[in-house]
This record gives sequence, C-alpha cells and structure tokens, in this order.
Amino acid sequence: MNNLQTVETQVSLEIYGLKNVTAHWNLSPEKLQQITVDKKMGKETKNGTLSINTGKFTGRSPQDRFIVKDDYTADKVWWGKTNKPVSTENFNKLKNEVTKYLSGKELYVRDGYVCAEPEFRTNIRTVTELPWSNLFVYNMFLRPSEKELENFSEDWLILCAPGYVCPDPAAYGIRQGNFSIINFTDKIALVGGSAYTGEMKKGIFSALNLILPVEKNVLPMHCSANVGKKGDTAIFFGLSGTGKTTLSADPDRKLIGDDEHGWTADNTIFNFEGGCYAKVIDLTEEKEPDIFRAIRPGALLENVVFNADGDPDYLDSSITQNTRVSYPIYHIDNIQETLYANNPKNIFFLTCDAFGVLPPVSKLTPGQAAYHFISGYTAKVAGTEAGITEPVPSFSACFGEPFMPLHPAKYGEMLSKKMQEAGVNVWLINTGWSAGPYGVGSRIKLKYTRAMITAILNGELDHVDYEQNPIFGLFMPKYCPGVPTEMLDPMNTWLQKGAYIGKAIQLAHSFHLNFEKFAHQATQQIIEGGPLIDEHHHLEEHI
Ligand SMILES: Nc1ncnc2c1ncn2[C@@H]1O[C@H](COP(=O)(O)OP(=O)(O)O)[C@@H](O)[C@H]1O
Ligand SMILES: C=C(OP(=O)(O)O)C(=O)O
Ligand SMILES: [Mn+2]
Repeated sequence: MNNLQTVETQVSLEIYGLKNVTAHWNLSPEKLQQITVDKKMGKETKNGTLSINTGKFTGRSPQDRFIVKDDYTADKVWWGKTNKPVSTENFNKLKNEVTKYLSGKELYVRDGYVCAEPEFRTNIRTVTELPWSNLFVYNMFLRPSEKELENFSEDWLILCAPGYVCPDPAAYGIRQGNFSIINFTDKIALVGGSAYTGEMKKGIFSALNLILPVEKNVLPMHCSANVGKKGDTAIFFGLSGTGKTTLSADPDRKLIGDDEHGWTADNTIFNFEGGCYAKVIDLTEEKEPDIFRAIRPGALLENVVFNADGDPDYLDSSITQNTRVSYPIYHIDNIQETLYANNPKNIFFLTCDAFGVLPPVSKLTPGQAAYHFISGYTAKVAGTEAGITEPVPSFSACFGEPFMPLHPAKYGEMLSKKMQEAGVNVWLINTGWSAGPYGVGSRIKLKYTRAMITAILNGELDHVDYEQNPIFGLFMPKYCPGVPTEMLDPMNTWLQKGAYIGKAIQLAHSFHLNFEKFAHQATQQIIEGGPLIDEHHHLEEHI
C-alpha cells in the first residue's frame, strides 16, 4: 500500500495558486472511502464497495473539451469540431477562477504516473475537490512506491473542480459552465463543472496522444491488451461500449490493460494506466466473472441504483446507461505484472454494428485494416424508447477521435507501418447485432464473440476456408469452433436476403460518405479496402 500520511501542506500548494487549503496527500483508498461516506457523498454496497453519483454529468462532454492554442500546439493539432482551441489568455483567466474557487477548501492530492514502460513514465499530480475523485485517480493511474513518492515531482498537473461552474462562459471562450482543457505548454489539465471521473483519465490520454507520437515515436492507441501463455500479445481497438474492457478480461490470458496503450519503436505494447474502468450495465457474475469479482472494497462504483436489500441493481439504467466501476488492475487475477509486453500477433477492431449487417468475424487485408482504422465505425441503437429501432452509424477516426489531437492520417500511417513490420493479423469483430434466428434485434452473445476470439488466438482460423462478403469485401471464415456456422455469414441470419442487402448497402454508403474527407490522403490500396458496393451498383452479379 502507498504512503498513508496526511500532511498539511498549505505552503507547497501555493505554487499552483491554491491558498489556505487543507491538503490531504496520497490518502489510502480506505481513508478516502471513509471520508466520502462520512461526508455523505457516497455509500457502501453489501460487500463494502464505495458507490457514488457523479451528478449532472454521467459521461464525458466532448463538446466542452478544449486545447490551448499556442506556439506548441498551433501547427500540430488537427483543429476542428473535436479539437477546439482556447487562447492562453482565456485559459489563464479560467485557471485563476478555478484556483480561487479551490482556495480555502479541504483538497485531496494524489501523486501517480502514467505509462508503465519505464522509459515513458510521466508523473501526474492530481488535485481534486472531492475525495472520491481522488480514489478514482488512485485506481486508474499507476501507483508509485513510497520511495518514489518521497522525491516526486510532477510532469503534468490535473486540477479537478466539479463544483466550479463558469458563470460567464462566453467571456472565457468556452461553450458552457463545464469544461475540460488541456494546456501542453504549462502541462495542466483543467476540469471544471463536471464530476464525471472519465474526464481526468481521458484528458491525460489526449495529452499523451500528442506528446508520444510527436516527441517519442510511440503510437498511442485507444485499445485494450492482453497476452497469452506463449507471450502472444493481442490488442483490441474499439469505441466506447464495443467490448475492449469485457473481452480483454480473459482468465486464460494476462491482462495488460483495458483502454489506453502505447506501441513503441522497440516493439513493446505498454499500458498507460494502472486500472480499469468497466461498464456495469446488465453485469452478471455468470457472463463477466472477472469484472464482477473486481467490484470489492477499493473499487469505485458510479451511478448505479441500489435495490431494496442494499446491493447494486446492475439492470437499472435509470440514472444512466453508462454505469461504471473503476478498480486497480490487481483486482483482476490474471495480469501481466509489468503492464507491458511484446508486439501483438493479433489486432482486433471491435465494432458494435447495430444494423446487424457486418459479419461477426472477418479477416482484414492490409488495405482493409487501414481503411477500417481510419473509419472507426460503430453504431448505436437510436434510443431506448419503444418502437425506435433505427440505429445511428457513428464514425470516429482511429476508434478514438475525441481523444486524438493529431490528424487521423498520422496515427493511421504509424499503425500501418507497425502492422507491416510486425506481420500481425487484423480482424474485424462485430460485437453488435445479428439479425436472424440468433436473435432478431438482440446482440451477438458474448459467449460467441469470446469463442471467435479464442479460436483466432489459438490459430484455429488460420486454416479454414473464407468467403468474401459481396458488399463489404470482408473475408468471413466458413467455420469457427464454438460458433453456429450459419451465423458467420450475416446474410443467413436475415429472414430475407433482399432485406439484408438493402441494409448492408445503406451502411456501405455511409462508409463511403464518411471516407470522402480522408480519400485525398489515402493510397489506392486503402481506398480499395472499403466496402465494394454502394447504392449505385447492382448486386446480382455478385451473388
Ligand atoms: N458480444 C459481445 N461482445 C462484447 N461485449 C458485449 C457483447 N454483448 C454484450 N456486451 C456488453 O457490451 C458492453 C461492452 O462494454 P465495454 O467492454 O466496457 O466496452 P469498452 O471498454 O470498449 O467501452 C459490456 O456491458 C458487455 O457486457
Ligand atoms: C471511459 C471512457 O472510455 P470507454 O467507454 O472506451 O471505456 C469514456 O469514453 O469516457
Ligand atoms: Mn472500457
């Protein structure tokens, strides 16, 4: 366990403009939990796990994420809807307001670091207004030893002030009262007006996503990672909710991390973080035993509803669909202690296709791999209201556009090169819907997705026959152990072929439309990696 001291350090926090504060440094998880409960900011489940509500924000607010535009960032960042600029002057004004707000308060300081590979280690000092925000940071970042804490000096500072809501956003160049701003020159992540803990972890992720490729020749990736008994690493890219955390927790493989990794020039995959942040909606011990059992004292539940006997009701989404738990990675039994490993042998792109038209598993050519990485497709069911079933396609470059300060082509080029050098296999896994006898309107069963991944990792799909999907051009295995053969070709799962084709062409068209903005930078090989057909073509000749 870490440094358990509670030191009054009003003096040292003054360097950040925080005056007359009572600072609690590096409190133990137990202590933070106790304080949270004592202050009636949270309560404990029957097994003693702390559960809190994050308030108005139960998810990130990407429209309120800004980057300070200055000499360092101006020519590097891909400015636009995702990476919105704010001036140095406005940042300083806002930071002053935040530090004024935090001054005189009881605050929680946490010294930790990110990047498990020692060469890239980056120290992060986090100052939080709320005790449980500090527990989140303890869980999610890497934990220095006591010795390391004695001589700690930070590379980056996070100031997290959920209670500060900016009264006059227009005067500071921001959109509304809450904000999440990254300043690369001062190395500060400033969070105000939102208590959603994910803002802190994704703020630092966004910072690393610029620094590592630009300064260290490391490819940062929004992916999970694990490693098998033979040292065979696998990584799983995917947008929120596609299965990174779920599928990387595999008792037969050592977990490296569930969300953010770097791929170095020396052929290493390393975790940025020291914990996991899992979705708990509909969680059951039977379906996801490792995650379920990680929810024990030390973990932090967010926005779950309790049932009458004092336990979380994971089926209840009345606060949000995005119910979460964070826990230190050692709450999972089988982990890679160093949190890094060798080059991957297999890369999975996870997509949750709510249209039910992408094959559940397909093998990608290098051109297709680059095309799908740049596209970053997933789809969501439109709403939870009865009768609304039309999904919304969503494209997020590099499977993580909200966190990527550089142009997607930069990450795409690095990944293509690394995939080639490593001779890695790339697979597209649809963890979404399958529209036929295996579940009209229901998601592909987790046990089937797991079976597909296990078969791939065991090399069992290396020698089976493949057939090409006529619309997407993807190569679908004709056989996969543990999976009903009929479901491998999505056309079979639809009651009518024509209905499948119509829907698939509609999605193919969305792919083409989205890719237009990247086409001028893409090679012929990558463009040919896209869907074969769109609405202007006739299919008869292909079927
Ligand atoms: N076939 C499937 N594959 C992966 N996840 C599935 C599947 N079916 C349902 N799920 C659920 O989808 C969610 C995936 O979320 P998660 O693993 O946290 O995604 P991410 O880490 O990519 O944000 C989990 O709640 C999981 O139980
Ligand atoms: C924590 C997040 O990531 P993910 O859903 O990918 O786990 C998030 O998007 O806020
Ligand atoms: Mn996740």
